[in-house]
Amino acid sequence: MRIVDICEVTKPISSPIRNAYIDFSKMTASLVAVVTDVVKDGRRVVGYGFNSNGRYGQGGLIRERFRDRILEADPASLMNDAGDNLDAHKIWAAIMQNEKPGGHGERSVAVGTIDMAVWDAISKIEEKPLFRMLAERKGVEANPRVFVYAAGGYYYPGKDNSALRNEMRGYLERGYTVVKMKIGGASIDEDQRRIEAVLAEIRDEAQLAVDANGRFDLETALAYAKMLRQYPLFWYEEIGDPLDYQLQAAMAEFYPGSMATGENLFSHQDARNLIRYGGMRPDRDWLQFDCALSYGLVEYLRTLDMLDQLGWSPSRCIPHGGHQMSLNIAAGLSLGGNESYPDLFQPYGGFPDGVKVEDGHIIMPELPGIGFEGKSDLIAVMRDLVE
Ligand SMILES: O=C([O-])CC(=O)C(=O)O
Ligand SMILES: [Mg+2]
Repeated sequence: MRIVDICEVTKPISSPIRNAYIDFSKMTASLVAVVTDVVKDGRRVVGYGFNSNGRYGQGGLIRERFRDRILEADPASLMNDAGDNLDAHKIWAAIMQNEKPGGHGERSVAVGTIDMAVWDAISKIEEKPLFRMLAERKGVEANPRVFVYAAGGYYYPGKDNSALRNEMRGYLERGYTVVKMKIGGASIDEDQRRIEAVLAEIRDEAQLAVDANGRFDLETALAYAKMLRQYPLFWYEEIGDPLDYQLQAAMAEFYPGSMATGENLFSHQDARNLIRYGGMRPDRDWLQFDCALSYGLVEYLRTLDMLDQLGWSPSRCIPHGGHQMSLNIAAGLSLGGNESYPDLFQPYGGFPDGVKVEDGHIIMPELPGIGFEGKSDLIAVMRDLVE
């Protein structure tokens, strides 16, 4: 059994939306296929992966550096001890040979994308849904019912508060109980009006989370905290620079509600620094590390171990990114839920066809692998790559 090829294509996922930091007019994502020589049901097993929105496609790194490290490794060195499947941890070690520690910029995105495809292939070879395989390996019970929230509320040319309200209404009609909107891309007064418009729309049918995308300095972060704390928000997200742990820690004194951050921390060491120095509170705050941007599930398992050692439950993790990979991790390893972008970044985000959000939760279908084969628009794009 061996990996015979790794293919990458960089695809546009552009849209006219804007958060407080970036617009998505030139956004791209890498789509990766890990092609094996295993045949199941008359079909070659191919694992697929892609990176989450927010970081760009990683074709250069994947094609020039990481692909060859896997293809040039002795195939036996990438197998599990039983010799009946690939081993994601050994493949990860092969990818990361001759890489210095630290500096987790774009490399972690390239590795995370390949790692997603590797886990997809492994769970297809085992003929199990990834979430079932993960739960079994850990010796825990999987829970196929996963909390999901609707992320949107972007700044958009010509979008007024009634369009924002309509957007949020649409999420409620689709079964969501938590919705998220962007802040920090307008004046504080305008953001307050946007927030009040959304709260008037959702009333007690849902809760609202707000996301500043790391925009604020301490002074602005505090001004927003004082404004926001009068509302019953689900969370106040990514307030300051993702690596400014002192700012994050200072916020705990001014903002009694829940805070969330971590989508731009790309290694278990960075995540550990957040826990050590960021003043995050395990009884109410949320961690959004996204394996697709941060060296994949092999690394995310290290992050979960670190959290456990430092007294954090996996149920405080609701990853960024809205992809089925994190849905599987949530269902298999008891995370608190997953992000979802009902109207954005298609066909990559979302759920297999026919999966409906009910009372803010979805039920994972029993599909082998990550479940991409159950999403017809996505698997069509994936199969175009190699099959
Ligand atoms: O707008 C973005 O970059 C995405 C984001 O922060 C999120 O989904 O939380
Ligand atoms: Mg965010």
